[in-house]
Amino acid sequence: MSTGAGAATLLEVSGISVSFDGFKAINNLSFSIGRAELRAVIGPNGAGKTTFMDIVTGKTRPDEGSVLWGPMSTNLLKRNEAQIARAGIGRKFQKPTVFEDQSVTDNLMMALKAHRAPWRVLFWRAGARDAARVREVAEQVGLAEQLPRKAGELSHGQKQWLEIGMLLAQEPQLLLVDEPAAGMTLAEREQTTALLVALARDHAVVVVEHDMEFVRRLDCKVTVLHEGSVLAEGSLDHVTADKRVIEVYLGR
Ligand SMILES: Nc1ncnc2c1ncn2[C@@H]1O[C@H](COP(=O)(O)OP(=O)(O)OP(=O)(O)O)[C@@H](O)[C@H]1O
Repeated sequence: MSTGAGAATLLEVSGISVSFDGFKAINNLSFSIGRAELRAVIGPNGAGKTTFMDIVTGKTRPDEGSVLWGPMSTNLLKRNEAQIARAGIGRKFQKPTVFEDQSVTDNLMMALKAHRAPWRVLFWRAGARDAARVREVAEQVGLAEQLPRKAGELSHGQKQWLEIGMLLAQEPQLLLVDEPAAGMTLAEREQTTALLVALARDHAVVVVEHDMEFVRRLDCKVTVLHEGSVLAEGSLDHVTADKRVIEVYLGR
């Protein structure tokens, strides 16, 4: 059996468990994702979705198991949160945390700057290359027209896209995105689906989502978590036909 992450696999999580005061929030969970793959992670409240992401990003340490990253199978459990972010794992929380008083351009510039190693930030000046990169990211997330506007004037959906843009400025290989469609209008949700699908052409993208309709539109492999473990995995049709999944969602 291979212990490495392998060529096509970007992240390989094996047999992780973590307990809080004796309660097993994550229980022997294994998960892997490829370099260019979109994955939806679903599961009822308390299934362990947030804790799983906390472990991948280094916020929480598992009691057992391994988290391997990239072609060299780097052991992420030996890295701190900042090192893991720099290694290429970006996380977007549900609530947008953009700087409302700053322009879209400045928000993206700050994200570029934050990505630099601390000693380089000391000598940092926004140059032509950074300006080009900001424009490129804004186009990617559909905000090119909004660059001069204050982030506080954007719609809820646009703020979410700006935050995805701020993640992209940090050039992650894996994006962990928590409930991106929450509170969005139908048109914004459709644009968000298109954005995530496009990003997954050259990134690994994990979307934690409660909204099944949104998951259906993502049209990707789904991992169902329950009581800290993977309950089912496969297409949405496959997992929603699984008796145990139906029981977990409807049987209470
Ligand atoms: N720091 C902590 N201390 C104690 N218990 C915790 C802690 N973090 C999480 N838990 C518990 O672990 C379980 C898993 O929580 P988690 O937040 O990961 O679930 P979730 O799937 O993200 O749920 P939701 O969909 O409601 O956000 C829950 O029962 C939660 O109460």
